[in-house]
Amino acid sequence: MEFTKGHGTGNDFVILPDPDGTLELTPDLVAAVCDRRQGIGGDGVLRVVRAARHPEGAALAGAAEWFMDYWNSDGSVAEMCGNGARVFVRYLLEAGLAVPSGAAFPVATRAGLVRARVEGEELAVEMRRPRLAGASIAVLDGLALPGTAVDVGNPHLVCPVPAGLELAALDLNRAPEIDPVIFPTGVNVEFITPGDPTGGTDGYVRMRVYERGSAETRSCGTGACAVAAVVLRDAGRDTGVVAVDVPGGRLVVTQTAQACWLAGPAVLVATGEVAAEALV
Ligand SMILES: N[C@@H](CCC[C@H](N)C(=O)O)C(=O)O
Repeated sequence: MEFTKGHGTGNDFVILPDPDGTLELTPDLVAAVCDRRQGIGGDGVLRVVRAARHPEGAALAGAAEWFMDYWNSDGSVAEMCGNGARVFVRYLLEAGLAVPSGAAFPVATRAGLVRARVEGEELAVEMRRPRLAGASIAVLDGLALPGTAVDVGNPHLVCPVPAGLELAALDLNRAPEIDPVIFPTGVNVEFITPGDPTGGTDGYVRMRVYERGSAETRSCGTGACAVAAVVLRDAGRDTGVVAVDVPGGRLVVTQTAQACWLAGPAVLVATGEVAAEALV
């Protein structure tokens, strides 16, 4: 099985090229591939498959050639992955499966079409505008943190950390408790504090995330979009640019009246072959 390893601000993925959709990808195989000691290691798997050759991509095959089949490291699938989409596009470009041009090009995902654009060294994807939902709470080590539920195609809960509590002090070795009635399929939880104003954006924030299906990761693209939507709302704005600093680097989110652009580095670091039998 051929693979490429890549990351976007430290959110790392094992990319499995499977243009014709012949690979038998199972939750066990994904979990074994993502195992950091006995596998390749990653926060998730990105299977690169022609939209026409995947049951969940076929409906979009007229609009996009490639379908991002995203899996979390525990073997569950998710609707959307923002950093994954950026790394997926980097792979398409470097593998010659897509041709760079000035125009944004479409990629099919479970959450619908996204469009990608190369911006110098960085890659940006346009996703749907986050939808702010109601209030909820995450409980971490007995501490209840109120937050805002946000739908970015996948579910998020954005929780500001109270003044006086350091973001770095949060223990994210265990999953925060969440409300299973509001989030019946689980939720990605973002913890935020005000960030460093280094210029050029309307909002600055620092974020750590506990991802559904992948535990704490060094970055989450859809999480950054959810956070930006909350930061802009709290500033009384509907659109704007927000810099989101994560443990793995900086993402910049631009929320427009219709959409949300997520920009940042997307890097491929290795390529190789692995025997599936050796993993499971
Ligand atoms: N890291 C991703 C989000 C991946 C999916 C998430 N864990 C879920 O289950 O919804 C991103 O960059 O958006």
